[in-house]
Amino acid sequence: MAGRKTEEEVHSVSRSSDPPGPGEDSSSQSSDAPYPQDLRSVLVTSVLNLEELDVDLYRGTHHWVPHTQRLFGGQIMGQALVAAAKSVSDNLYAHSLHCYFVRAGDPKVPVLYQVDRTRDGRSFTVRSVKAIQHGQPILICQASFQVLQTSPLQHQFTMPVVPQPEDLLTAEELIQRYLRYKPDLTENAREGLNKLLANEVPIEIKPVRPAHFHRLAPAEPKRLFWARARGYIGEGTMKLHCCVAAYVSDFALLGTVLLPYSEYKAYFTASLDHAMWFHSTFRSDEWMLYECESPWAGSSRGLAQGRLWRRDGVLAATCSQEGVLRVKPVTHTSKL
Ligand SMILES: CC(C)(COP(=O)(O)OP(=O)(O)OC[C@H]1O[C@@H](n2cnc3c(N)ncnc32)[C@H](O)[C@@H]1OP(=O)(O)O)[C@@H](O)C(=O)NCCC(=O)NCCSC(=O)CCC(=O)O
Repeated sequence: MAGRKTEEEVHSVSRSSDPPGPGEDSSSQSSDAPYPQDLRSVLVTSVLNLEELDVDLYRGTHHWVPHTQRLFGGQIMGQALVAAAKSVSDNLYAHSLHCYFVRAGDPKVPVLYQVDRTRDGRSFTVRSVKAIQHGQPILICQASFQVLQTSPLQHQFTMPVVPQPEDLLTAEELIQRYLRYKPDLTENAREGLNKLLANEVPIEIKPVRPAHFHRLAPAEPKRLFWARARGYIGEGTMKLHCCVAAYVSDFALLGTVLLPYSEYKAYFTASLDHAMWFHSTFRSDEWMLYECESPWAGSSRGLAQGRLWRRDGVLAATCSQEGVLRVKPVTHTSKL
């Protein structure tokens, strides 16, 4: 049986010095290897590949559905942005979107996306998209596009200094380690972690401080992780990469609000709204640093803000999201 390790040891063992665990192939490719082109991201082959039903009317299907059995907000936003982008010309680039999640998405039926061509201007073009299920809106979204314009006004914050993705473990690798080095986990916890491993989330994550990411100890409401779409996308178009980034940006952002409260367990969380601004070109199938923080929580709601950084330090996008979070105290049950 593997010896018990401290939290820090479980998370900090470097990849290269670590012997393969049971069922692991020591010759397996590093998870940092670029994806071969035949391993196309399911985000582009399926999730964001909408079916055109009529002019400005599209249908989207689901890939991964969270354990809450409500549709993932990022999927609905990403698909709404795809629908909006289809009605604007190639010389326009998405620069922002503003969404309200007004009803839970039903994973049993597809989502319809109805686009309203709100305005076409010389520089800016606005689209409104309604995502509909059972005849009712589940999301309302405004997306704005701009022609490329240069300006002497140009600044950005500086990217935080963090370990590179090659020196960190993926969320799955961390869970496998946790299962191996924590033989005293309750059956419930073990089952929960195995379910997480079985998830087919089309996003790859590398937490910078895993103990904080997984809420193993109370921490200030800030977290950093590297993220990229799973699978190959390639150069594609900036519109496509923005849609993928909209999908990715909803992942683990709201959970930042809960980081100081390890004595509470959330029994209901859902994003209420999400805004996003795109600042520069990027590849969503390449590692980007997601810097998340929550400046405020109250009234069963929490605000979370995120910055997506390109590896070379360029600020790619900024997000803001408010969510409803209902919690109850954690009760410590017997391990027997
Ligand atoms: C946020 C809500 C739920 C609106 O809440 P409302 O309270 O107005 O709606 P409702 O239908 O009346 O209630 C919904 C559920 O909350 C309960 N409820 C309502 N008020 C309550 C209160 N004060 N205390 C305790 N429970 C309460 C209701 O009984 C009901 O439970 P029962 O259902 O048991 O009857 C809705 O707008 C919504 O679902 N929007 C969609 C949110 C969403 O799907 N976002 C994207 C996915 S979230 C996501 O992707 C985030 C990713 C991540 O987590 O990282």
